[in-house]
Amino acid sequence: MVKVNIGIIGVGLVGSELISQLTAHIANNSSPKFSIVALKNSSKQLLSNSTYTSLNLSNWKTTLQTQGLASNLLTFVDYLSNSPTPTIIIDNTSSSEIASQYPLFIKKGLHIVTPNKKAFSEDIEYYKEILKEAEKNKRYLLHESTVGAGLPVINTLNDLIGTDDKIIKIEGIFSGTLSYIFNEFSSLNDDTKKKFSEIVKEPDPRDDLNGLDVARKVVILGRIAGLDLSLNTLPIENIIPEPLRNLTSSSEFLSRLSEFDPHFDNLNQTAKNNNKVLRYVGVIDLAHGEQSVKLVSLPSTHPFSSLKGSDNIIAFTTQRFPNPLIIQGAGAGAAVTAFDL
Ligand SMILES: NC(=O)C1=CN([C@@H]2O[C@H](COP(=O)(O)OP(=O)(O)OC[C@H]3O[C@@H](n4cnc5c(N)ncnc54)[C@H](OP(=O)(O)O)[C@@H]3O)[C@@H](O)[C@H]2O)C=CC1
Ligand SMILES: N[C@@H](CC=O)C(=O)O
Ligand code: NA
Repeated sequence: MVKVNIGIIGVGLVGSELISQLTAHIANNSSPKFSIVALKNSSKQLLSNSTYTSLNLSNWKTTLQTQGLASNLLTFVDYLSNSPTPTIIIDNTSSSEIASQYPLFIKKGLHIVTPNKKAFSEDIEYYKEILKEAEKNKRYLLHESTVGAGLPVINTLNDLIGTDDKIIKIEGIFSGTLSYIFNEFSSLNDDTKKKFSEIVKEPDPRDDLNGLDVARKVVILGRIAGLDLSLNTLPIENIIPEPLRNLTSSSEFLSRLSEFDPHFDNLNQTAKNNNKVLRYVGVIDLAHGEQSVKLVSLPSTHPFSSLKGSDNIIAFTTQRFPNPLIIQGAGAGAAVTAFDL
């Protein structure tokens, strides 16, 4: 069996978890399928030797810090590209700079796997170019965990399209963070009465609250479904109160959010009065050519209303599935993202 070599860029929450999962797989298998031969973050990198033996990862954080060389993407990529066996580069960053180098990675013979949404949701011409390069060079460019973390969202959509089903609508709760916030804040049978600002305790939830994270996921799915969607033209509801939008400090943002609790209480109460709950939803309506990313009120009987924790839910309405095919489960968090890389 040919062993696959892996180079990991980005060793934060998801990257660290990926290293744990892969090292456990390697330790538990007499003939493991993978070797991790290179690691890097934004300042340091570790490369294995010229025979591509697996790095010793027992104490990799300290090793990277103390023995790592200065980070250099070209050296990193060249090292991987000289590997005699198939090699995957896993981009666990949210960096546009790294995402802009995918054509280089592919030309150097590397396969790409990534949860980084940038390459798939920004410039459409660039997106088309990387798909073309991957196809031309017969390299994998896999990004299932860009939408719904490890939930099989992109694979399902590709499967439906690849078998000639007609996609009518894709709608969902695509942000684990916003799912958690509104599941806690807006429910018809809650007695907790927590304030919006008390629930929003993420280190920096602003890319979720401003709608951009959900918008990226909507663009990614829309493009796979054949639409030329762009973040610039998609209507995106930013639910960050206007006076807090330009704050640079995350802690100031979190501490001032309570000033706007009455605003969110009003929205919640209006929904409740109509037997509804608040949910932040992304919609790609292919039948009507409409897309939206916004806060909506949904009746208590709607499948999105009974979501728990930080689960995502994605409903595909298609010719074959007029009653939507629904995928639901944890859609954020390192463990449920890393396993699908
Ligand atoms: N966390 C989650 O639940 C989910 C995350 N994702 C996606 O996974 C990706 C990783 O997320 P997460 O692990 O939470 O992020 P973190 O911020 O925890 O980690 C990011 C890592 O990327 C490194 N990095 C950033 N820029 C560069 C660069 N230019 N060159 C090399 N390394 C770089 C950072 O290094 P340094 O520390 O040195 O800056 C760090 O190691 C993101 O794209 C995110 O959107 C997707 C689904 C769910
Ligand atoms: N911020 C995202 C995680 C990455 O996609 C979420 O909360 O779902
Ligand atoms: Na997914």
